Amino acid sequence: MAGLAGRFARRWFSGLLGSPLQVPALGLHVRGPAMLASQKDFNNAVSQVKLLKEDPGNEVKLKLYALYKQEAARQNYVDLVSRLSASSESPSPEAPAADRKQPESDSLVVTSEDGITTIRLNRPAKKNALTTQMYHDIIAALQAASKDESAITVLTGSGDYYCSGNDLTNFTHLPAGGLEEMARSAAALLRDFVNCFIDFPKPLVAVVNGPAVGISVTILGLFDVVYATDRASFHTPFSHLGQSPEGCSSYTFPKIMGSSKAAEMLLFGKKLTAQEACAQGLVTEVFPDGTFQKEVWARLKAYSKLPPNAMRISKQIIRNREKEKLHAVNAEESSVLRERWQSDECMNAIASFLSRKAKL
Ligand SMILES: CCCCC/C=C/CC(=O)SCCNC(=O)CCNC(=O)[C@H](O)C(C)(C)COP(=O)(O)OP(=O)(O)OC[C@H]1O[C@@H](n2cnc3c(N)ncnc32)[C@H](O)[C@@H]1OP(=O)(O)O
Repeated sequence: MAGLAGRFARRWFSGLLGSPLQVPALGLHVRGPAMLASQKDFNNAVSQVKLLKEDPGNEVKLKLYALYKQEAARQNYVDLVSRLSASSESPSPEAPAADRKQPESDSLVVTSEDGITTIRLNRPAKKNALTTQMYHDIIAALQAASKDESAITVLTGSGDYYCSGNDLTNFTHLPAGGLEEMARSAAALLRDFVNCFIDFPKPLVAVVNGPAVGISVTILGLFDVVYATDRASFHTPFSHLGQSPEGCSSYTFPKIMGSSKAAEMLLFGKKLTAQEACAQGLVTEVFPDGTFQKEVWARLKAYSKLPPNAMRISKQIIRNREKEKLHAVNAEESSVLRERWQSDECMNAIASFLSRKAKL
């Protein structure tokens, strides 16, 4: 058993931290408890960690990753400052770097126009992966949209992706209560997040502008209409990640596409093209990428002029009898995931992605 644990620890750490060549050449001091440690000390620690015979446990591994990321963040900071210095030899005093408009300052942008409230995921450099803050912000945006003047609410993404699902680095932000506490609070947040979609009272439309992964796919079963570009794909790689379905997909997907097609997606992670997703009823209509935005928004603007109360009431009639069931499914999925997030299967998959060795 100890041998197995040792092999596991070595594989995990070499996956996480890579060979010494992959460790960022920081030329900086390590932060936190090792404030005075040099780059050499850091490299030594990296080597030592790979020689550990015992698996130190998932919680310690996540802490190590988080500390490692802080070093990477410092390097990014240094790189950015040196790029800024190179591009502007003497920055003007009126425009200090911190005050300049950042192209990606907001991860979520909410606008209301022409009777449509649009919630736009706006982290294109990270394929619109959902940070913990974004879950909270989406909940707040949906709550506000349910009460505003608009007739229709739209969720879409900036850039080439719709959304790459949960930001896998969320798992590295361990609270004082450790992994167990992290899993507990993530499950509670997930439940609140999905509940907002279940209860949303107005027509809810997904404008899927590119590939969609994970939770951004599963919640589509809770939307009223899903329009997709022909560049979109739909991927739920839960088994690959040691996880299990959420967003009520364990109930909505079999209902929408039949149990065996749902199983291919949710158990085996089969990725669907936009056309396949449309044929299976997950997507309402597919548009050529070149005319996607123009066609979809023209259509939505026309729909938004329909009597809003009639649309609300029709949605209620269609959805209300399912609500109780959906809430129960959401509660069960969240509680199963709470356990999954503490499993070795899940930790290994996340470590693998974070060490840049695994992508979908
Ligand atoms: C409250 C908690 C609720 C939790 C609910 C649970 C939900 C479950 C899920 O959503 S499971 C799905 C999780 N998502 C993934 O596994 C996707 C992981 N990402 C990838 O496999 C790839 O990034 C890709 C296929 C989406 C895109 O590949 P591509 O080669 O085109 O681009 P890059 O990999 O270079 O990505 C650009 C940068 O974006 C970062 N990134 C992308 N997705 C994520 C993500 N999900 N989490 C964290 N980071 C992500 C990627 O690391 C690159 O960053 P870098 O430029 O700093 O290297």
